Amino acid sequence: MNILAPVRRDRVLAELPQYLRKEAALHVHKDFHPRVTCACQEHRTGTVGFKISKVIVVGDLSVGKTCLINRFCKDTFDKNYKATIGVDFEMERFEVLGIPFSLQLWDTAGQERFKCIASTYYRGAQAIIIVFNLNDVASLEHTKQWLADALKENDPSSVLLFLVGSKKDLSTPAQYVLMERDAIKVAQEMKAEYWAVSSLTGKRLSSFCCDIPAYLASHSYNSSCAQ
Ligand SMILES: Nc1nc2c(ncn2[C@@H]2O[C@H](COP(=O)(O)OP(=O)(O)OP(=O)(O)O)[C@@H](O)[C@H]2O)c(=O)[nH]1
Ligand SMILES: [Mg+2]
Repeated sequence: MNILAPVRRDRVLAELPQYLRKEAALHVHKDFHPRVTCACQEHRTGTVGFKISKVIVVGDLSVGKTCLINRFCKDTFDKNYKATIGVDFEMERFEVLGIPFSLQLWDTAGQERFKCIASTYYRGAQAIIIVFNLNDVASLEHTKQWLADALKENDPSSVLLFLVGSKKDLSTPAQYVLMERDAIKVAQEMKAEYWAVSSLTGKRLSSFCCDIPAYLASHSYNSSCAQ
């Protein structure tokens, strides 16, 4: 007996969401590889790797990691800052090309004093989201250290990276243009996909968050179908 509720309509993905910037995108094709589509239509996806992916969210304190997850998973926003102590965890279900696909989202603490608890949860991630505040250049500079720490516990050759600028609602267009130029440079160095979002308005959050399972699924389907 299936006791799970159906997947929410906006979590049903039939194609890859569009990237934000082509210069800092992990994939530039609009659709899944034809071999993948074919395998899914013929229900030959049994050998495809993971259908649950672990995603860790790291970055400086107060950059907005928790708000980002709360906006996406619960459609809520809290303007009061409550530091994450250690880690929090959310599970989000999707359907990618008709195949159930779940994300485990691990929200980690940015405060230095909680970092050693949080880092014990880094291991085994299929994707790392490194968050910085679009209005705080230091938080962008620190993303390299966050990534280095997260990669110590993961396989750098297989983990997918997303560099996410938060609090876009607080930047003027002129400030944003300058920050985006630097952020794209950092994303290219890291080989990460770049996104800019606002958890207050929710703008682009859904596209970004749906991009993660879509890309993880296409990545794992593509490699397994190619064998
Ligand atoms: N204006 C605006 N404020 C935001 C946004 N996202 C987060 N904030 C605010 O920024 C503060 C910190 O947000 P959190 O999500 O708790 O930050 P965090 O990165 O989880 O912090 P730690 O758990 O300490 O690592 C809160 O006061 C939020 O309301 C946003 O998109 N726009
Ligand atoms: Mg937090």
